[in-house]
Amino acid sequence: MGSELFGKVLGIVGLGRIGKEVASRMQSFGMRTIGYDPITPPQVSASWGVEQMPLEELWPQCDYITVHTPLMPSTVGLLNDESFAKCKKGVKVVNCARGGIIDEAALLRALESGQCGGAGLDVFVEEPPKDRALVEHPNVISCPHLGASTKEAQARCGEDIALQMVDMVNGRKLIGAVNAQILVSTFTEESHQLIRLGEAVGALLQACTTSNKPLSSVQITTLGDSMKTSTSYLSSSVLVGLLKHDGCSPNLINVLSLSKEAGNQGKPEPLRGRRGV
Ligand SMILES: NC(=O)C1=CN([C@@H]2O[C@H](COP(=O)(O)OP(=O)(O)OC[C@H]3O[C@@H](n4cnc5c(N)ncnc54)[C@H](O)[C@@H]3O)[C@@H](O)[C@H]2O)C=CC1
Ligand SMILES: O=C(O)C(=O)COP(=O)(O)O
Repeated sequence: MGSELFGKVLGIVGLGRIGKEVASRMQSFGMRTIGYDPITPPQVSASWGVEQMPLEELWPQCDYITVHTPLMPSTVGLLNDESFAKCKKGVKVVNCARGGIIDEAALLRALESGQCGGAGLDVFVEEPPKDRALVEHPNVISCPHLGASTKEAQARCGEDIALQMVDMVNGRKLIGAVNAQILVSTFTEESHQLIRLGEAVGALLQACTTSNKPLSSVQITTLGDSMKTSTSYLSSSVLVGLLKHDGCSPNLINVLSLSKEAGNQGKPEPLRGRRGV
């Protein structure tokens, strides 16, 4: 015998882009939608029909819980033994966000005890999951991380990437790029020359270093207002020259993280006035 969504309470943890869309879709099944988000203001979510409340108040009210947050220290194990214990017996949970937001061991225990009546999982801590206990549980429906895998979504991704390329070539701000803002300012002939200069300075520094250990700190100082915009790519290009060796081919995008791994603190610092070197 099945049960209806109509009249049931859905708790949405994470009221960003997806949480909002989930709310509007599930409202059309006649669900009451409540939620929690530390950033989305309650009056904003109320305008799309989601009443916000602290998690302590939310857990005991829900027939269904769905999580739509990023995975970060504050969201690891959001649903754990303690929170499952506060839920209605038989609560059903969905994780289509990131493996680990619902603690997998706690979920298995809750499924075994009947505290959790069923789970829908698109994501796992380890993907594909080697531990099959959840996937093979009779009260779990799972899929292999394919929430974004539709023809339409992939076409939109392609379109976004093409638009980003055009923005980059036109020197416009890159929307959505987490590691490549630096590239926007590297499309002029002058910046190309400075990048080559930076790499040469880095290679020279490397050649002058007698120790095998990487330098622990490099300070790049530029002089004059016109150089202010160059500091980000200049410090990266010096690091490229510094870290380039057999087996390591850093570039302007990955070099900062590579240099942090090598223990270096690249420090861009524009200096104005006549004392700069
Ligand atoms: N399974 C899949 O294929 C897909 C999974 N995702 C995942 O879905 C999740 C949500 O994506 P979007 O809605 O696009 O992200 P979003 O950034 O628009 O929304 C995330 C929301 O979570 C909230 N949040 C942060 N910490 C929180 C906490 N401790 N408690 C409650 N809320 C918290 C943020 O304030 C934000 O409003 C992400 O983890 C994303 O990676 C996204 C697309 C496809
Ligand atoms: O966009 C997301 O956050 C996803 O989880 C989708 O992942 P994918 O791009 O399909 O590897």
